[in-house]
Amino acid sequence: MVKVKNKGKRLSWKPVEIDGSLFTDGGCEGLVGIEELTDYELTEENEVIDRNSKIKSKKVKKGKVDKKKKVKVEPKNIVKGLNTFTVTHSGDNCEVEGVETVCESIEESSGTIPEESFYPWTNIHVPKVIAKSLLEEGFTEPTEIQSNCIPPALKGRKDILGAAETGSGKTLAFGIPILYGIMKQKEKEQNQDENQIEEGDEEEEEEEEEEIDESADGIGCVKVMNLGPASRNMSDGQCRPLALVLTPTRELAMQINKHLLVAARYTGIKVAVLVGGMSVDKQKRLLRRMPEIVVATPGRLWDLVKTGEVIATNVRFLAIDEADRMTEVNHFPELRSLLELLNTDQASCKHRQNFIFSATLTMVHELPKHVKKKLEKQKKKGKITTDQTEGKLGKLVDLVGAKSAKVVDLTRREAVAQTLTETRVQCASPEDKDAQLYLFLKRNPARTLVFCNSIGCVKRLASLLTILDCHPLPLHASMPQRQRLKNLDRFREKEDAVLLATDVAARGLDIARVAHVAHFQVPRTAEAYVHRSGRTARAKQRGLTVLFMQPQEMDAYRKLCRTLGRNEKDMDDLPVEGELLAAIKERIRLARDIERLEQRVKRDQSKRGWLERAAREMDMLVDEEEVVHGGGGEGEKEREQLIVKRRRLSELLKTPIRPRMNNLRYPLLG
Ligand SMILES: Nc1ncnc2c1ncn2[C@@H]1O[C@H](COP(=O)(O)OP(=O)(O)OP(=O)(O)O)[C@@H](O)[C@H]1O
Repeated sequence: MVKVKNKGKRLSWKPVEIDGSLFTDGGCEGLVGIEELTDYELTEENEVIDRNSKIKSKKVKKGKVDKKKKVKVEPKNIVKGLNTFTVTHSGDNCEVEGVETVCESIEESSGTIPEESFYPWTNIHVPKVIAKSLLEEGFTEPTEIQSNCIPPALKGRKDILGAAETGSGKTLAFGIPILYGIMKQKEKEQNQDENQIEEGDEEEEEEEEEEIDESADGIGCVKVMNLGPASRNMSDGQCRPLALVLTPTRELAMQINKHLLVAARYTGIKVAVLVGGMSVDKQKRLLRRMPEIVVATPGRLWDLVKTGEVIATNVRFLAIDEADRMTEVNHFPELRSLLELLNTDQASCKHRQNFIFSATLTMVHELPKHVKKKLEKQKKKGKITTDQTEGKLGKLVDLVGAKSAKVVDLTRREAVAQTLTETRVQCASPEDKDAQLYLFLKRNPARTLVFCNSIGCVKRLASLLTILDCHPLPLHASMPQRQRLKNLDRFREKEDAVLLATDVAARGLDIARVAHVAHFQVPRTAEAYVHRSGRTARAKQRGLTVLFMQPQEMDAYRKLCRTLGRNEKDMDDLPVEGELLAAIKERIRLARDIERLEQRVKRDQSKRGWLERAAREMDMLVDEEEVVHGGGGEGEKEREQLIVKRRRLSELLKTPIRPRMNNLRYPLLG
């Protein structure tokens, strides 16, 4: 039993830092935070004296103890002098058993980080509770886009349209204002709650000595808090997030979730991620924890909104990352439905703060001549007044319902990151292109992302490079989600891994030390080129892109240059080692043959398997020769060819690719 001795003043509570993962790992359903009593003295074992005593919780009742509800709080790990706690619970009964350590508050614990280190963040109004985790991540100061977006978003509560180069820290440029806004919102609601409680507790205020009910919300100097509308709505089992962050791809949603969790580490704010391809039941369980922030792809979120699992009418903060992609016509119909729903209630629309971000938000496209002429005529007649840039942004603003938005455009004329070196390789034929890519990968072993325009191309190249022992990791939309994530993890783990992807990996993915990005085909849009290239040269690191192009792709290349405002010759040619190229030609020819033969054999096998099954089902006799050897003839010959070619290739692959004189350095790699 814990006794609080007070002297007629208010009890003063402060938040306890809890390991952020506690809220996301399923450890504590419904738990929003823990507070500790700040001003007290331990007079004897388990006895707490509050110096400012005024018991303000309605749940603090004299002599009433519910032995069932115990809360167990134990130190989990010490982070730079900070005690964090695990809280175990079972169902509705949160169990707390004894308080081993009274932890420090954020303010006190900031002692481990020199006070002046906080300045770059606090100077732009970022609260210490967020700045602390940023500093622990090594983020000593805001990036340019963060310095430009955070103050107007925090203090002016402005909607923000943010454009800056890839890898410049846009996620936190909207993530920090969202966390700040939720903290403020919760603070406001807590104050309202306390005022109401205080009004009802006039009588108890006079008491000299109170016992804290263990069953109430914790024990002794610790209380478990259920704050804000999210937790209040637990009873109806529906999640009413305060913030929605929408992204075009599942992997990006997961990454943003991670970034937000880091920044929210000491805030007690919970984040959940909802994406397609993952178990709906698991996501429903996540929602039952009442996260304040939901990061999602539009399709899955819309499904859960339709079934009433997520109520989107209470959304106070909306972020759309990669907004230009998200709002492309016909791309995400669910997003339009969501936005329509969000915007139905004018009042909540007015209270919502919107963030619209992308590296290519303000990119202008060169229009075909006939369209340009038509537009000019219309402009002269006064039928249209906006230019194309305003058109793109204007459409987004209208769609999202952003009002008085502040546009922060830090994109450079070149559109790509300043630390990026761009090169191209002109290939004479498809076979030459395969050879040039293989040679590049072999001669420059480093973490490399190779982009293709189609799933078919990824599949073929994946087979070819596997045959050539390059161990590529494919990633495309028709792969099972589990495999997609596995391949991404493998890519992250291995320093010289090669990821072969479609544009599903082009936007937003933040993987450390990606040294090279290869465009195996000229991308269809300038935006795709910018975002693909942006997987390297992130956060001021250097990086290299190589655009592999054949004569047939010249038109696409010219269009790309026009949109990027460049001359065709602006891009340097990557030096090619002709001697080595000639030396590997046989490998490539063999690998291409093997790939084709393997495809044919596979097709034959599946056709035979189907015939065999059909024959058995119809109780027909099957020719054994037909089944075992595929009818002899062609099939048999192909298999023999395959064996011979594989043997020859494996001989060739044993020889390392080395130039006679190792004098070539790709000059631009630094
Ligand atoms: N203030 C900071 N100081 C140092 N690094 C930071 C800071 N803010 C973010 N970063 C890091 O910079 C990297 C890029 O950030 P982020 O993914 O937000 O970029 P982005 O601008 O959204 O890129 P993209 O346009 O490709 O989506 C991340 O690894 C992130 O952790």
